[in-house]
Amino acid sequence: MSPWHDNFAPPCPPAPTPSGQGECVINASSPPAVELHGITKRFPGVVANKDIAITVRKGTVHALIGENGAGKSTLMKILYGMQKPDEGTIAVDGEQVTFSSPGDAIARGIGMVHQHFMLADNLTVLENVVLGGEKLYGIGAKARKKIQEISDAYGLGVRPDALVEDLGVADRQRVEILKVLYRGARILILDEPTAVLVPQEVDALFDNLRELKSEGLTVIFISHKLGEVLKVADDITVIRRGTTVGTADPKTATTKQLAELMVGSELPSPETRESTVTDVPMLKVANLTLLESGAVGAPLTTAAPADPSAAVTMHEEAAAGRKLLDDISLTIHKGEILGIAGVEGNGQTELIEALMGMSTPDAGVISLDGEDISKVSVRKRREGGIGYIPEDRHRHGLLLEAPLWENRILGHVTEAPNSKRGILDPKAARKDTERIVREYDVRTPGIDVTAASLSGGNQQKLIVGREMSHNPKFLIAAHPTRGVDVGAQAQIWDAIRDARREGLAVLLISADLDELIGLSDTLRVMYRGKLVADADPATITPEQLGSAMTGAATGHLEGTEQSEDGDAR
Ligand SMILES: Nc1ncnc2c1ncn2[C@@H]1O[C@H](COP(=O)(O)OP(=O)(O)OP(=O)(O)O)[C@@H](O)[C@H]1O
Repeated sequence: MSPWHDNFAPPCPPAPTPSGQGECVINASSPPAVELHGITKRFPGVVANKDIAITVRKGTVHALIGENGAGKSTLMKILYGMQKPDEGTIAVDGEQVTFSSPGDAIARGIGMVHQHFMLADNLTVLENVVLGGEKLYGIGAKARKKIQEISDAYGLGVRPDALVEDLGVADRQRVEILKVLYRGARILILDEPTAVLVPQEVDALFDNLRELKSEGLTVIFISHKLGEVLKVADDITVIRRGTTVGTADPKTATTKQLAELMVGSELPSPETRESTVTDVPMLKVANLTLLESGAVGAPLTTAAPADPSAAVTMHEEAAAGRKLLDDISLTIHKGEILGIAGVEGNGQTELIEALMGMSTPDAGVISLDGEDISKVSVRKRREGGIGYIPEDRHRHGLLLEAPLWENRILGHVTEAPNSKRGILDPKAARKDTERIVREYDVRTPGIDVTAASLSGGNQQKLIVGREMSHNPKFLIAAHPTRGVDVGAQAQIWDAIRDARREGLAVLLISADLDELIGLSDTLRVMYRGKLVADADPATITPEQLGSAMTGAATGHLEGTEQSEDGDAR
C-alpha cells in the first residue's frame, strides 16, 4: 500500500512547478520565503540530512515534524547559519544565499527562537532586547519606542521595563520573539515553542503567530505535538531518517495519519485504565519548606497570572522572606503516580532538588520506604532506590562531552552492572549501554559518540533507559517525554506503567497536560511554592487544570463531568 494518504503529497520539487493537480501547495505569485534544495549534512557515522527539499510559502506558518533524530534541528541550524550544509542550496525570497554564521542569516531576515531561552534574568526586557543590537536603535528612547511598536503591532503585550526574572515562561517566550523581530526578522524559526506552555498560553502564542502571518511574516516551527501542528500550521513537512518524505495539508490530515507518516506507528495515548495504587506509602513528605536563601538552582519566577494586573514582583515577595517551598506535604504509595501540575517556576525545581538531596530544606521531613532520608546524600538516595529523570537534561542528566557509555554510569557509579565489588566495570557498563540503546531505540552510530551528538529526543531516551534500568522504588520523572516523538513517547509511558505495576511510586512533573492527566493516579497543583489544589485525573480537563495552574482555582477541582454548571470552578 502507498504510504500516501489522499491528503499527503510527495516533497515539492526544487523549482516549484504549479502542477494544477494539487500535489504541491505553493503560491506561485511571489517567491517562496525559503527554498531548501538538495540539503545534505553528514556527521561522523550519520547522515543527518539527505537531499532535503522544502519550500516555505511567504506569510504562512510551516510546521516541520519527524521522529527523533530525523534531522529537523540540523536543518534549522543550517537555515540559521549555525551549521554549513555539505551539499545543497538555500534561497531566501527567491535569492540564493550562503550563510557562514547566524549573523548572515539575521542579515537576511531570519531569526530563531531556541527551546532553551537565552535571556539574562537580571536585566529588563528592554536591556535584553537591545543587548548585542545596540547599533540598531541605540539603548534609550528610540529603542523603547521600537519595542513598544513591535509589541503593539503583533499583540505581544511586552513591557519594556519589566525585569525578566519576574516574567513567566510565556512572557519570556514573547520577549524572545520580540528580540528576533527587533533585529528585522521576517522569517522566524521556533524550536518546539509549545513544549513548556499550558493550553491557554499555547492558544495565545498561536494568536501571535497568526498576527505575524497576517503582516506577511513567515514562521517555521518544529513540533512533536501533532494536534497543535494541525491547529496552527498552513503547511506541514514530514522528515524521516534525514530526508523529506512529504507534505501534508492540515485542513484534512489527522494526527493519526501524521503519526503514521512520521514514525510508521499509531498515535499513543497516555491514558491508563488500570489502577495499581496500593496503600503502602513509598515516599512521604511532611511540611517541607525552603526559604529563598537555601535554594539551589534557578530562581523562582512568577507564573503568568490569570489576571495580569495581579502580577506581584518577586522582589516584593523576597523582601517579605519568600518561601520557595511552602509547607509541602504529600504521600506517594507503591504503584501510584502522583502528578504535579504547575507553570514552570512555581517550586517544582526546588521540590525535586529537595527530594534528591541537592538542597537543604529549612524545615520538613522526607522519608522513603519508611526511612527518614532528610539528611542523606544524593548518592545514598540514589542507591536507596530513587530514579531521576531531570527536567534539564543538559544540566543534570548528561555529561554532554562524554561518550554514551560513560553517561550510562552517571549517577549510578557504585551500582551494578557498572561496578563489581566496588570497582568500576567498564566492560559490563558498555554492554549494558548497548542494551539500553537497543531497547530504548536510541538512534546513534555507537556508544562511543558523545551525548552532545545525539538529537534531543535520543538524549532523553538514553536518560530514561538508564534510570529505569536500576529498578527504582521511587522515580522522579520531570517532563519524561519532553522532545521525544510519538513512538518513543509510547515506549517511555509503557516503561513507567510496567514499573508501576511492579510497585514503582512516581512523582510526575510535566508541562504536557494530556500526559499528566493520562498517566497520573492523583493530581496536585503547585502554585508559588504551595500545593494549592487537587484534582481527579478521571474527570479534569487540560483546560481546567491549565486554569488552576495560573492560580485561578484552589481546593478540590471538580472535573467537567461532575460539575452541575459545566464549570470546573
Ligand atoms: N553535532 C553533531 N555531531 C554528530 N552527530 C550529530 C550532531 N548533530 C546532530 N547529529 C546527528 O544527526 C541526526 C539528526 O539530529 P537532529 O538533532 O537534527 O534531529 P531532530 O530531528 O532535531 O531530532 P529531535 O526530535 O530528537 O530533536 C541524529 O542522528 C544526531 O545524532
